[in-house]
Amino acid sequence: MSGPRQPRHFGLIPAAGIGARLGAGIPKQYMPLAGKPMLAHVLDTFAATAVIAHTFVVVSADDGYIGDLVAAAPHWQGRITILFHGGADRHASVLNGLNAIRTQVSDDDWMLVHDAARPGLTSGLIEHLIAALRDDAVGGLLALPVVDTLKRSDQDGRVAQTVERTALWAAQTPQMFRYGLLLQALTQATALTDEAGAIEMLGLQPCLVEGSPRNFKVTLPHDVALAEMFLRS
Ligand SMILES: Nc1ccn([C@@H]2O[C@H](COP(=O)(O)OP(=O)(O)OP(=O)(O)O)[C@@H](O)[C@H]2O)c(=O)n1
Ligand SMILES: C[C@](O)(CO)[C@H](O)COP(=O)(O)O
Repeated sequence: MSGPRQPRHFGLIPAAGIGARLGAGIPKQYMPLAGKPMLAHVLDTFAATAVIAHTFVVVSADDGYIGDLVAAAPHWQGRITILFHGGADRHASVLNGLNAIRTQVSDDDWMLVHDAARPGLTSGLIEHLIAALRDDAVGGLLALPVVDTLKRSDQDGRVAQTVERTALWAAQTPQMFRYGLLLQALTQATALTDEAGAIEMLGLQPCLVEGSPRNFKVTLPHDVALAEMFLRS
């Protein structure tokens, strides 16, 4: 007799942004880094991570780039599904993606939501997050403890205050929550900058799991050289 069904783990990659802050001339998730597009690094990692049952990628409805990436990646066959359901912001793209896969996942399956803009993620970090949250009642996220002294500026660009850094963390992704809880949270929440914020609005406390500096988000022009350094290491 088989035991209770084990929850599966799915990737959900919001990749429908335009990379305005980077100003690369193309959506930043498609800019080449260390020999292949930024998004291809992320999808190669998820496709190669055996514990991930399948990965869904949310791109904009008029995305004209993803086809070339898929054509160049036969190893994604059966591991990656593209969803042309990008929304006006990250929150909408993730929510649209969750709604689009409703018939393919169960409420107690885990969703690992990861930015296409964090190409330095490794299979080891994914496995570390899953192991840390295996029996967690809420879920959680990769994050880094803040080590710099933090200042809040005034309107003149001068220090208004020093922000106490004790117990402060910088959120990364993946952010990992059960499908049913995450769908409920994102449906009810106003647009937030991360999934954990929507879970917190339900009165729950996501678990913080230490990530890695290599898993930083490529956002500004100076991030490109740093990302290439990590990706070539
Ligand atoms: N409407 C949007 C906006 C963002 N994202 C995704 O959310 C992730 C993190 O967002 P961010 O780093 O802000 O990417 P962009 O929105 O593209 O960057 P910018 O704000 O500079 O335009 C990225 O993988 C991006 O593609 C998305 O799927 N849908
Ligand atoms: C989700 C996130 O990467 C956690 O730090 C961040 O909130 C995304 O912010 P963005 O402005 O959408 O890049």
